[in-house]
Amino acid sequence: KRHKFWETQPVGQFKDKEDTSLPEGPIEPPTPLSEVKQEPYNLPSPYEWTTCDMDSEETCNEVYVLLKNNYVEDDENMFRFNYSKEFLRWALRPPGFYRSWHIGVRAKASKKLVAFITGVPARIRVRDEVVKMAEINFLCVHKKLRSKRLAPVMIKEVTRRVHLENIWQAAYTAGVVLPTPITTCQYWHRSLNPKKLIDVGFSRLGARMTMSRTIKLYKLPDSPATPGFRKMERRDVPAVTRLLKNYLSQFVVAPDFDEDDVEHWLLPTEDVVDSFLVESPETHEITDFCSFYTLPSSILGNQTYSTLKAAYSYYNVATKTPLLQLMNDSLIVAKQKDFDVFNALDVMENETFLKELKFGPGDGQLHYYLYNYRVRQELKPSELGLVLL
Ligand SMILES: CCCCCCCCCCCCCC(=O)CSCCNC(=O)CCNC(=O)[C@H](O)C(C)(C)COP(=O)(O)OP(=O)(O)OC[C@H]1O[C@@H](n2cnc3c(N)ncnc32)[C@H](O)[C@@H]1OP(=O)(O)O
Ligand SMILES: CCOC(=O)c1cnc2ccc(OC)cc2c1SCCC#N
Repeated sequence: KRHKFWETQPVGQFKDKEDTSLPEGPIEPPTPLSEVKQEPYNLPSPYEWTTCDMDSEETCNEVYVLLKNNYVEDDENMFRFNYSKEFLRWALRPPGFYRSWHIGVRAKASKKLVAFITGVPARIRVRDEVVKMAEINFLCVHKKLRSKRLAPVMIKEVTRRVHLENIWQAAYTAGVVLPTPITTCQYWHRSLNPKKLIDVGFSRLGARMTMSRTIKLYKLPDSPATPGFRKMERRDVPAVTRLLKNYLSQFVVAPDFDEDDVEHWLLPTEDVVDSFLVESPETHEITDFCSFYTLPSSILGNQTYSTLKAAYSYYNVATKTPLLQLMNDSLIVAKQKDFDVFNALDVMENETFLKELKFGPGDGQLHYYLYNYRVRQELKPSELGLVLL
């Protein structure tokens, strides 16, 4: 397959896949800032660049509506991600964020927002190197403007603006195969509301299974089992940071979180991110942590339901409580919060609990990529300690 754009980019190329002599690390050196293109890339004449200020209710709503109607759908067009406005504000305003990296394209005549791409700064460790990167996300072109090679222009423009901040690497995921994944992960799904998942056509009644038998199969206790299991609070940030940094150090690729990052990414935010920890009733030591984020999806073409309430496993650390028990408590609180499904990737140590907790494998794959950074050989999902939104 010809990748006319991606073959021009500093990313691992398919032709170099077997060449293990190529060194790990940056593919191209930084450009002197004076040599970075100062002006935006040219768009087709009916369109213009715009910077989307997510603090503006109006602009945030335009972004929300564009994504709600034009962002990622599954292969069977059963679902389309429906990121909420508060989720988008959370995802796009971490410590040190740049408004200039929240890039939109408007039609000059109507001023309608027709495309979007974002970056947020992150410190990502690759083996022993902590690299300042941009996490690229929410690339979206309106359905009516597809296949016009707009995406490469969006990507080059966000790259240019990231370069202007003296950052030369990026991390991103996609459901499509591009040059060249550093690893490929599998989605897994744990039914919490099996009747709804069967009614929408995602799940099917198992052979020799009745609906009531199926509901019983996925039934969960009314409350968590672990003594000392409670919601995370601001006072827990230092302890959770220590726990998480230590835990993530075992993975080949992982975020290098400090307390400010943990406060932003993991402090509970209603309808956005939920996090819990285990505080030992005896010693008051914080020994375990679990979290999931809220990402609803529109259900396409169903008369009864319009929205799927989905929880996505985020970062989990088990040092005293068995991970299996901790994640079962996560499922229990997700069910209490009326989620329909709990999703997880086979990253980190997730594969140790997925089958036992009745997750089923999805048919979608998620490919992870680094821009301008070669990794010696493809990673196993269990070597990855990074969850992108
Ligand atoms: C140092 C800083 C560096 C920062 C930048 C780092 C890199 C960041 C990279 C971005 C990371 C985003 C991560 C992210 O947001 C999470 S992945 C979600 C991407 N968004 C969607 O799937 C939403 C629905 N689809 C669309 O809106 C359009 O189909 C899009 C806009 C996806 C493509 O629009 P289109 O109208 O369908 O297509 P053309 O404009 O005609 O362009 C065709 C070219 O685009 C390549 N393409 C297609 N999908 C892609 C994808 N998901 N990543 C990268 N490239 C993608 C494709 O291979 C081809 O290039 P090739 O000819 O070489 O094969
Ligand atoms: C019921 C299980 O499937 C999903 O939760 C779901 C929901 N919405 C989507 C929207 C776009 C989409 O495009 C790939 C997939 C989904 C999926 S499956 C992959 C995500 C996970 N887990």
